[in-house]
Amino acid sequence: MAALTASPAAATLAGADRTRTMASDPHPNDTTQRTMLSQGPLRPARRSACVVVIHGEGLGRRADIDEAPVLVGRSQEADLVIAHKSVSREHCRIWREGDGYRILDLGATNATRLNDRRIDGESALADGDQVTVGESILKFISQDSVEARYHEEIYQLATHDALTELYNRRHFIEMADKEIARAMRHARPLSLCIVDVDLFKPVNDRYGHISGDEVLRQIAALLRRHARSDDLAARIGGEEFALLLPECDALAAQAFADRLREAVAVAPFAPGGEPQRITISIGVAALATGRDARPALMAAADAALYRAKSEGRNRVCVEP
Ligand SMILES: Nc1nc2c(ncn2[C@@H]2O[C@H](COP(=O)(O)OP(=O)(O)OP(=O)(O)O)[C@@H](O)[C@H]2O)c(=O)[nH]1
Repeated sequence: MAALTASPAAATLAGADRTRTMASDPHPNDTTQRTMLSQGPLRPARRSACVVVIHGEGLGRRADIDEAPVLVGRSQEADLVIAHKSVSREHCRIWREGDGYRILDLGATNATRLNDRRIDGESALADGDQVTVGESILKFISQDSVEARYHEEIYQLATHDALTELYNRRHFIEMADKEIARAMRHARPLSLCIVDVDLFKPVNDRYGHISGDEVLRQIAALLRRHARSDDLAARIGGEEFALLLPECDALAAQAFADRLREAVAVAPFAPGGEPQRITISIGVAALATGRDARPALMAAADAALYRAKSEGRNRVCVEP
């Protein structure tokens, strides 16, 4: 639903408090209930400059240009990854300098082009400039604007699951590939948890899909509450979630998963208004020799999840 725009005179309250009597009412004897306009859904914070892929591989992907320079390239370690053969591993760099922004071609095989002209080394960037990187085109947006918000909303839609607002599977896979590459390069620990709701079909069958959806939303909220800011939480299937935990070895991941399992087991679910115990099973796997890429890591966590299910559910199993 579109957010309501409050007039300057209308006070605003959080969404849950739409109707209440004003505490600082200038007419204390007036008992009229006044409707307070909510701020509507949370808006993304004001953005700094960013580059958005507007054509070709990586369409919709965005990188903000804050303090750190942004590396654009095919490498999984780039800040804006464009996984296409026409793009060099390290293609170009964009950064803020004083009040302006600059771009540098990093000797890419297909030289970076700015508004269809080859960049001669380094160049200044202006709002709306188009940067051609291999066969993809990026747009530079220098400030908060309607267009920047449009791209932000498109990006949210493309990367998040509508039901739970966690990352969706596609985005999780992209981010996980990057995180795993980084962890391997720096020899850092990293673990993956795959979470599956136990006996969810009977919940749907008994209370209906809408109540089932509410249960999924509640579980997603618990995942979010337990995850650290660096963790990646996603809904990767109907009643399946994934959590990627950087800087976390198998032992720490197991402890984390067990806390999450317990939190779900004691949470007050009430599908169809009827109190119901819901549990989850979790498979955990850590990066290891021979398990150094995302498909192998996911397969290992899946195998552990399968064991957790077959050993009776509501448990955490770790793949050795
Ligand atoms: N409400 C709702 N249900 C979903 C959604 N996606 C998948 N499901 C349901 O999730 C259920 C998964 O059931 P199963 O795969 O048989 O597994 P289960 O009953 O959870 O049993 P175990 O996994 O073996 O513990 C099915 O009933 C699906 O219809 C969704 O988005 N919303």
